[in-house]
Amino acid sequence: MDKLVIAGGAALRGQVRISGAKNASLAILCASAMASDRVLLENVPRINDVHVMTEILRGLGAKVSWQGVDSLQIIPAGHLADMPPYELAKKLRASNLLLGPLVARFGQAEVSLPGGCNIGVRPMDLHFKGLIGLGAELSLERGAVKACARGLRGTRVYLDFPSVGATENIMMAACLAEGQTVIENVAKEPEVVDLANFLNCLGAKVRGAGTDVIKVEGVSTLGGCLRYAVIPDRIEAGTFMVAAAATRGRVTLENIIPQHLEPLIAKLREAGVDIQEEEDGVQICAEGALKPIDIKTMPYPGFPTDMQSQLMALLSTVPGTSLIVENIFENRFRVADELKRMGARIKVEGRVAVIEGVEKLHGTQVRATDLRAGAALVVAGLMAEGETEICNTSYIDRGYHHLEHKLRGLGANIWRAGDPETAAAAGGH
Ligand SMILES: CC(=O)N[C@H]1[C@@H](OP(=O)(O)OP(=O)(O)OC[C@H]2O[C@@H](n3ccc(=O)[nH]c3=O)[C@H](O)[C@@H]2O)O[C@H](CO)[C@@H](O)[C@@H]1O
Ligand SMILES: C=C(OP(=O)(O)O)C(=O)O
Repeated sequence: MDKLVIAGGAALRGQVRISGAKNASLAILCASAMASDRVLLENVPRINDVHVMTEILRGLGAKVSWQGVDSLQIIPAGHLADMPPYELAKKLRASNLLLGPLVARFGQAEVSLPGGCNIGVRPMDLHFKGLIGLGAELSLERGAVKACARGLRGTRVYLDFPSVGATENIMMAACLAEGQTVIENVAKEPEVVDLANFLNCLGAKVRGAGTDVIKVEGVSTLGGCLRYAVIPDRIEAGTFMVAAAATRGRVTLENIIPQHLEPLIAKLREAGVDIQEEEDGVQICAEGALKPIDIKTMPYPGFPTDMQSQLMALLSTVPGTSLIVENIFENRFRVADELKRMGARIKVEGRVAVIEGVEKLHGTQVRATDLRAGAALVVAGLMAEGETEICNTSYIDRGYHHLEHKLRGLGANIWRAGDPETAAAAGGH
């Protein structure tokens, strides 16, 4: 059932609850490998990436169990039972975030060079620079990074680019290093701040997360955490906002932090979408005509690369010329070819895409080439005339919990091919 089918044309209406953030949950799960006592995480999304990460943690020797709908208990192992196997590590990018925690806590780590979505080259040189600075010895053997250290020591690291993963890996390792570590030009994404808050809940001393400089005072051990709630997923929320705008609908999102969505909210308002912010929700209304806009992806608080493809789908039916510049991942325009199969007029040249809005997209068979490309095709399918069949949906399942159920709750006609129950519920074949 690796196929989603959408009968397009229904305007989305109603309320939807947003799940916990994929990228915060994955980093926090890696950090829990450094805890020495029980950890209880709340608001964790039951998505495939989280399932893979919990399998990896079990392989390392931890006991991991779901407690209710979205709470996850982790009882960490006192010693390292095994290294993350390639078969699991290759399934998700965030497995590389175990390198720092494992070498800091156990003095050794071996992590396969990660897989995940094919959205760019994605080197790890900045992660390595930081870990070497902390005193780890690294070597590359048969597609895996090996790290060993006899005690890490605080250091000063300057990141040439504010990489989310490098900031997280170095920040985690520094928690158990001797003395102070100063990391400059760090990523300021909300998920980095969430990870720092979780580390502090374990007893770490991290300051400055959310600014350009993070300072970590090393401690000798990290304890457990009685209860920590992961932040809401700003990219899932953004995807629903764009889907609401694309279908010219009216939707209320619950369980979000509007401040994390400011770059997207600003751009959607510029396009003519009416957005009302509340304390932990937003209302989106896009019943009028929309205007073309220009977008440049940037590190937070710039426009997120993880929302770029969904915006491209939306803009493909907005009259006039829109421009997108992708500054983070060079392969994130592959979705343009799929959107063109649906009738979109998009010209890609290097890191720039020029979109001429067409009146309508037409449903056809398309293929998700990565997670957010898959989400973009769902947005396109929702507004297209006729039926859209999206294959390779395992990409979508990496990062969206119950996407089709949530969309059906808003009135969309979407179902899994070959699943009679959901097809009937959606009024499909
Ligand atoms: C699991 C997770 O949290 N994934 C997110 C994380 O990915 P990830 O942490 O992989 O993204 P980074 O912020 O590290 O990458 C940003 C840019 O830095 C470059 N780079 C990165 C590391 C390095 O050592 N050297 C280097 O050159 C990358 O090639 C890329 O061009 O942040 C991205 C940027 O917001 C998001 O799209 C991903 O959803
Ligand atoms: C690129 C993404 O994820 P990952 O870094 O896990 O591949 C994403 O969430 O859009």
